[in-house]
Amino acid sequence: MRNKLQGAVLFIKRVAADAQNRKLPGNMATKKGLSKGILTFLNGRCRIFFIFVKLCTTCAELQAKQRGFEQSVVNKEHTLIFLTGFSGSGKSTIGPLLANSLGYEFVDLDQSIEQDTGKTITRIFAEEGEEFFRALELQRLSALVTQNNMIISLGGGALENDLAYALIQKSGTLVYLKSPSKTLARRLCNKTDRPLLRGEKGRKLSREEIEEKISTILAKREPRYESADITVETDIKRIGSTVEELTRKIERFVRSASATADDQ
Ligand SMILES: Nc1ncnc2c1ncn2[C@@H]1O[C@H](COP(=O)(O)OP(=O)(O)O)[C@@H](O)[C@H]1O
Ligand SMILES: O=C(O)C1=C[C@@H](OP(=O)(O)O)[C@@H](O)[C@H](O)C1
Ligand SMILES: [Mg+2]
Repeated sequence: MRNKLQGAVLFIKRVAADAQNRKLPGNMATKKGLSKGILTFLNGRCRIFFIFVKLCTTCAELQAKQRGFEQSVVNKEHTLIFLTGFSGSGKSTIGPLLANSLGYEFVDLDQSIEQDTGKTITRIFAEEGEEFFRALELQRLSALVTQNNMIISLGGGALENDLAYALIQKSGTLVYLKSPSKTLARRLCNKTDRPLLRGEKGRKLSREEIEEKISTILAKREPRYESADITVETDIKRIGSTVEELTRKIERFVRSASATADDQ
C-alpha cells in the first residue's frame, strides 16, 4: 500500500514536470497560424493545469506521510508490556520483579505521574478530580509507547479512557493480573492510597463495603481487562510463582508474535 502511494506520488510529479514544460513553442504557433493571444491563452491553461497537478501532488504526499505514521504505530512492538488489573491485583509489586526476571526496564505509571506532578495520586484526585487524572495517565502513556523491552504497571483504571486503551492495544502486549474481589478487598482494606475505594468525603470503608465497591467497578471494567493478550490469576499464587509464570508466558508470546510478524 505504501509503495503504491509512493508510486502514485512519483507518477503525479512526472506529469507535473511534463505539464510545466508543455508550453507551445513560439515558432510552431506561428507555423500553425496561431495568434499571440491564443498562444498566451493556451499557456495560461497549461499553468492552471500545472497548479492543479501540484495540488494533487501535495495531497498525495500528505497521504503517504500519514500512512507512514499510521504504519509505525500499528507495527506493534510486543516487548512493551502493560500490566493491567484491578487495584491490589499486584501490578506495582510484580512489575519490577518481572522486569528484573526478563531483563526489561520498568515504569510504574502512577509513580511516574507522582514524580512529574510532585503530587500524590490521592491529592490529584482530591484537588483536580478523576477526569484530570485520566488525562495525565494518557499524557504519560503517549510519551512511553515508543519504548520496548519495558514493563509498564498501569493504574487499575487506565483502560477506562478509550484513547489510552486504543494506544495500549496498538503499542504492545497487554497482561491481565486477575483476582476475585474478596482477595482484592483483603489486600486493600488497610491501604490509604486508593481514593476510589473511599466513601464520601474520604471516609474509610469497612472491608465488606470495599468488597462491594470493588465488585461493582470490576464488573464494569472486566471486558477490557479480559481482552488482554495474556491473563494470569494472582489469587492463591505466591508472588514468586506469578513472576515465573508470567516470564514464561511473555517470552512465549513475544516469540510467537514476532515469528508471525516475520511471516507476513
Ligand atoms: N499473591 C499475591 N500477588 C500479588 N500481590 C500480593 C499477593 N499477596 C499479597 N499481595 C499484596 O497485595 C498488594 C498488591 O498491591 P499493588 O502491588 O500495589 O497492586 P496494584 O498496583 O495492582 O494496585 C501488595 O501489598 C502485595 O504485597
Ligand atoms: O482503579 C483505579 O481507577 C485507580 C487505581 C490506582 O492504581 P492501582 O491499580 O495501582 O492501585 C491509581 O491509578 C488510582 O488510584 C486510580
Ligand atoms: Mg499500582
